[in-house]
Amino acid sequence: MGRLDMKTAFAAYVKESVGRSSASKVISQPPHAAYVHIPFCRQRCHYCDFPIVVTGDHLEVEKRANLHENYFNALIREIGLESTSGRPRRALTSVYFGGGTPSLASARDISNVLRTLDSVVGLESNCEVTLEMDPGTFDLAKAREFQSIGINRASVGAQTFNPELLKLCGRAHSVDEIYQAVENIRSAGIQNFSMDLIGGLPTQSLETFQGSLEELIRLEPSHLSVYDLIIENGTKFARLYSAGSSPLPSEEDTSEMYRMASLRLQEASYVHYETSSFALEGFQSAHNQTYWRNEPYFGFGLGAASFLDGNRFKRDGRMGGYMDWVSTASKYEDLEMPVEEVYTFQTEVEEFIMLGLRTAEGLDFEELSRRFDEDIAKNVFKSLKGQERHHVHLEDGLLARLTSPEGFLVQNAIIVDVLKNLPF
Ligand SMILES: C[S@+](CC[C@H](N)C(=O)[O-])C[C@H]1O[C@@H](n2cnc3c(N)ncnc32)[C@H](O)[C@@H]1O
Ligand SMILES: C[S@@+](CC[C@H](N)C(=O)[O-])C[C@H]1O[C@@H](n2cnc3c(N)ncnc32)[C@H](O)[C@@H]1O
Ligand code: SF4
Repeated sequence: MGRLDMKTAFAAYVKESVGRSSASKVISQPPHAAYVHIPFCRQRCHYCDFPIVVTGDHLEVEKRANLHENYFNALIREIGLESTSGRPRRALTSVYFGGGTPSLASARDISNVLRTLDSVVGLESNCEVTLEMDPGTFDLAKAREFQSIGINRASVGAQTFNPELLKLCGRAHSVDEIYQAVENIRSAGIQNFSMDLIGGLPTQSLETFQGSLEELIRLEPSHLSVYDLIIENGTKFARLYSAGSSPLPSEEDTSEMYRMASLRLQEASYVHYETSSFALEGFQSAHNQTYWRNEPYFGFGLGAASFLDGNRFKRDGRMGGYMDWVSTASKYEDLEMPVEEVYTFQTEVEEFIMLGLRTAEGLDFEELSRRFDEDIAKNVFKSLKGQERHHVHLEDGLLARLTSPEGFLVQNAIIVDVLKNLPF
């Protein structure tokens, strides 16, 4: 069984749903992270099922400008409504502009969002502010603008350095544009940047994957994410390929790509701090760690997920639905959150265990006991003790960690075994 996929890493927003969880003893702490979704893309990549709106060259400039204007107005309005929630405040330690393609937006629009967040919630002076910047969507001048409004971290979706594979994925940029993007980000003074790579793409061989990995290392990003391709329903890839068969690489080959990435990146001084994430020491992403530690966070915009006061909400992923939802509210209380699946005690416990075992920090038994139940913590410890020789490292009975890369590779099987033994 392979390791858990990219979306499980961000399980909180993947759950198509979300509801009220009163069962856990989560000590309510004010959120200190905010996710802001910017949904515009030039095209839809062939593997992607994220909530986006295609605003490519087929749209007149004026129409595109209108779409941006209306969307940012809604976003600012939604953030503004938060000021009427009466929630206790804590200054934000991270803001993440994800997408879609946030770098298609103007620095002025992004700056307005940041200023609104600052006045409604507050930004810590050393807040990590990430913007996803896709190759081919910005030049040096625009990168400088982003830097000047407070963007101090960039996330660049390279995916692969193989020109044929970029084309096959329906990416709108070339390999040269990846290098150009990195050069512009650096020259603009954004030294902290992350890059994404995907393994398991159709026709991808171990050699092509290794070639991309080496190119990535040469560019010396401070952070890296390596994902396994997921064939999502409704995508072009789902129509063309079926999981587990050619031209998709075999499971042995995708495991080998992951092993290769992990070993080679650790050799190049990156810390393997989460199943899919690697960072130079000190450059672990503050924002993503909020998710993995099961801490609360704000979410704003199309399809964005939030986790507030123990409640998880995922906003509408359709533009019309989202815009109506925001425009009809005049205070926070009017924002009715769609509840499709109730988050139960059981799902909370399972998520806590899954997220903990994804990280190098590990699963903390004391925290498990404090949040949920001592018997559950004992039960999980017992299951993991039984697997100690199989890539599970137990530290003084306090923490459980999976080894890298072998433990992460069999993570699914380990977690299934732990969940199976829970008394639910
Ligand atoms: C999985 S990638 C991670 C990017 C990068 N590798 C990193 O580690 O910083 C981030 C994407 O996840 C999605 N995402 C993250 N947080 C979200 C949230 N709270 N609600 C909805 N989508 C979210 C967005 O589509 C965003 O572009
Ligand atoms: C939602 S995208 C947004 C960032 C940006 N627009 C881009 O394409 O790079 C965030 C990351 O999710 C990953 N991703 C998206 N769909 C995926 C899939 N089906 N399988 C694996 N990774 C995927 C990609 O590595 C991508 O960089
Ligand atoms: S650019 Fe990113 S968000 Fe947009 S369609 Fe492609 S993968 Fe999805």
